[in-house]
Amino acid sequence: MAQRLAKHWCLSAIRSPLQVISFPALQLHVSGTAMRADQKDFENAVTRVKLLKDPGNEMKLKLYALYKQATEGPCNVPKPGVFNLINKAKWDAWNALGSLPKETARQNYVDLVSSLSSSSASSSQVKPGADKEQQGSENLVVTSENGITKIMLNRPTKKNAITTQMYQEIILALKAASKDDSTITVLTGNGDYYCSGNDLSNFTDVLSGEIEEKVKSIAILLRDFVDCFIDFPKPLIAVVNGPAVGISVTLLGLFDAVYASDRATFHTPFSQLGQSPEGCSSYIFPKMMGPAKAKEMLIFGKKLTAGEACAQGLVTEVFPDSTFQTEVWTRLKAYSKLPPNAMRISKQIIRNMEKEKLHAVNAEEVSVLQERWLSDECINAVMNFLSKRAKL
Ligand SMILES: CCCCCC/C=C/C(=O)SCCNC(=O)CCNC(=O)[C@H](O)C(C)(C)COP(=O)(O)OP(=O)(O)OC[C@H]1O[C@@H](n2cnc3c(N)ncnc32)[C@H](O)[C@@H]1OP(=O)(O)O
Repeated sequence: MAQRLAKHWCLSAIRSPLQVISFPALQLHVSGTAMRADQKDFENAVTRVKLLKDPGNEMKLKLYALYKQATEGPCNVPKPGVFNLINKAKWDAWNALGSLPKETARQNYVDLVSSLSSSSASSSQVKPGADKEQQGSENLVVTSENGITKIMLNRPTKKNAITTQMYQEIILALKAASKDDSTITVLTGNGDYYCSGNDLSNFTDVLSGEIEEKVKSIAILLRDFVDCFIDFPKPLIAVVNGPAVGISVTLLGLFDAVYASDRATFHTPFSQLGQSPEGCSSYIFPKMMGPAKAKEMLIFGKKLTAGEACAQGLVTEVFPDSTFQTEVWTRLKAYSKLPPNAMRISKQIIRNMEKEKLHAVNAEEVSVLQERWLSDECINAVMNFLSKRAKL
């Protein structure tokens, strides 16, 4: 568990004195409605910064100083002693901002995080208009060829469980795909699983302290993630190469076509995990399959075969596993040659009728989940999985 925690630079193990620079909590107390938009941008930036790769000590100090200036104003604490290297470096950085107004510091912080996010994205994401394979990050491979952008979950040894870093990368990949030259976008998995859902070790931070802040940052990430699927403007197709669990199932209701291998299963064990549905499934599933079948999945965690999921309207078509890849990609290549604007507009007409509702459902589901994640039921289920690697 310690190793997993160390992956995030904001919590990284101490290797040199400056590496213990950590970032202040998400405890922001700006009042007044006029400041709301800025405040939200700032809060989002504070969340996003925790998901970035280590930007180096110099940049961490800049971020630290801007954060302190934005939340507390000019440096107002005594200078640490000369041997207190870390705190002195932090104090120097904050003090150097002089009387910079809080609002300017807040804006500079947001701009700096944006520039760091886009530079880390540009090193791992497909470039708009690319017409050949591009390397994504280790766990998410993004390629664009012949009018199809393929986003592949690539963590087969962990059944493609989605880490917080991967949520962030998928958001960036979808944003890039919405602007690139491709006609359609595909999400799929590498290995025997499509995806085992949320990586349950995403919650180790929650178990390790600073609970409320961690839960809040996970909630913002989840909401942004699902919003991206709601707003995605081009045809989005899921190529479900194997079993799907949790969020990878609920999101399917937001895709335009779902092709599944007959090896695939569809499982949403939310109650078993002390959690509740997300991905707009609490709204889409009952509409799609009727309340009785939706509740069997979302409340009781009934696992569906690919055939059953197809009968319920969650899957568009099922293919024998032996011919799955060939048949599906032949079909997708044909679809990618259809007039792109016509496809976008048709999708828009269908989605626009529900878009506002879907965003509201997403917000509500995330707010309920935020409470669930703090419940004993959820904490015990996650601890149980992480300690015993219990199977559901
Ligand atoms: C921004 C955050 C938003 C949160 C949104 C809310 C999302 C909710 C969900 O998605 S809920 C669903 C969560 N997923 C699960 O509960 C699945 C848990 N995994 C399992 O039950 C099983 O691993 C399995 C049925 C998927 C596969 O079983 P099996 O074929 O026997 O393989 P292993 O169990 O040996 O798995 C291999 C390896 O992968 C690790 N792993 C699999 N799934 C996850 C996961 N979801 N999170 C973390 N790790 C996972 C597993 O522990 C093994 O690791 P190891 O080899 O032991 O190191």
